[in-house]
Amino acid sequence: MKKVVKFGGSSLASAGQFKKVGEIIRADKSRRYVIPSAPGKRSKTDTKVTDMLYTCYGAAVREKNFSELLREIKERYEEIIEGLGLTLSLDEDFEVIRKNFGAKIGRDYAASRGEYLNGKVMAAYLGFEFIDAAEVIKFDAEGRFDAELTDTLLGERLSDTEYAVIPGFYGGKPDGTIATFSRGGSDITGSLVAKAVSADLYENWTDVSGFLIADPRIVKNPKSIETITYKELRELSYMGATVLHDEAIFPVRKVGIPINIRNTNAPEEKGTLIVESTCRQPKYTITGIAGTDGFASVTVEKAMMNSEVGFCRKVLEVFEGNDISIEHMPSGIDTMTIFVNKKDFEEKEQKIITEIHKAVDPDHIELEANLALIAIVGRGMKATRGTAGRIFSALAHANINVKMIDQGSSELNIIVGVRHDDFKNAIQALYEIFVLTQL
Ligand SMILES: Nc1ncnc2c1ncn2[C@@H]1O[C@H](COP(=O)(O)OP(=O)(O)O)[C@@H](O)[C@H]1O
Ligand SMILES: N[C@@H](CC(=O)OP(=O)(O)O)C(=O)O
Repeated sequence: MKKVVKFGGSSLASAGQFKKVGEIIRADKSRRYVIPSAPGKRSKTDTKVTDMLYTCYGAAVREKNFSELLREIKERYEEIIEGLGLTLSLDEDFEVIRKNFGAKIGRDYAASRGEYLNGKVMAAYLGFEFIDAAEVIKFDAEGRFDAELTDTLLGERLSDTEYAVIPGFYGGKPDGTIATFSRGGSDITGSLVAKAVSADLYENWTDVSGFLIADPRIVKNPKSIETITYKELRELSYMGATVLHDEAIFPVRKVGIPINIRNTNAPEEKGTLIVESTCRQPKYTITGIAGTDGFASVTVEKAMMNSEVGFCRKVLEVFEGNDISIEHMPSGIDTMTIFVNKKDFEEKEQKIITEIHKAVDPDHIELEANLALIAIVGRGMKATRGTAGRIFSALAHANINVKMIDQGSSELNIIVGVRHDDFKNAIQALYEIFVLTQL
């Protein structure tokens, strides 16, 4: 039995948290490969070490004095080392970091030091071998992740290493410089290691008892999900359920390794098991609800649009030509609506409108900003009638205007668009109808 265990920043924010992690790892000999994140927040108002590093490096780039900021980061680690009673010194590492920041060697390098240093502390604490992720997680010269090379290198390096710590979030480029995944990317490292060593299980330890039906920052004490499929999880993570990075699913999914989301602060709980497929029906019609804010919509209207061959393609080409990716595209008889990320769209807005006019000569174009999309996801929806009706009724009762509704062809999800101001109330209302009252 071989398990890969990833611990998020919240699980490693202090010496006290490290001790809980140590107990978890020592309780099961098959927990052989450990992927730590950088220390996270110790309290709601605290700052993650990764964010401290970005700020510190920002000062270095602006030629400001960054010694004080770097000292604060060093103190975070020293507090942990002292609390664990280790004799480890990071003086030399911090000297190298100070020099490299002064030489402005890169923002990714800066951010990666959070995981690098935490990996060293973790290896010393557990007595495991430390493997620098730069040696085994590989990016190409343009900074694109190289899956094949990584899989080979990880497989080779770990084949004769029984117990190791491999820091998450970053890897190396061919010229020896560092690249990182996007934020939350330690989840991806864990998944890559699990695939490379053909693990039996990938445990992802965080500060919640598994994947919850809704975001706990919006819904009070949401129930947790026992079993969820990769497909459902992908929909929920993509739509903003941040427990697991949405790209972390692919490597393990390919080879059918289940992921278990567990709570470092409540290790006795079973958490959520993420599997390829399951006969277990979810307790409720829906498996989960997730949403993201910050969308804009572009509605293009033209009479008889449906009979105009190539209409949609021409509109979409305008977005493609402006390098804007499309999130959703519900359509009517004489209208099509394109949902885009507001931030990306804003600066190119007028250019895109002019180009759509040129491309298809519409009767009217309407823009709407400050929209949120909410995904209601569940494998159980296929076998249940009236789900869309219940969604409408819940939102109508909560006085929320539905701007858009889009049912995925797999019948796995329904996406609704609402105004930014209604976002949280909508999630609450959906949770109530599907989970609390089950009306
Ligand atoms: N559906 C959900 N279920 C559980 N947690 C969620 C959900 N949606 C959002 N979250 C948030 O995700 C957090 C865990 O992810 P993250 O902050 O990346 O943890 P870590 O530091 O352990 O990697 C939780 O504390 C919770 O606030
Ligand atoms: N430390 C990085 C990578 C990461 O995965 O962190 P966490 O596991 O705390 O989400 C970040 O803050 O983005």
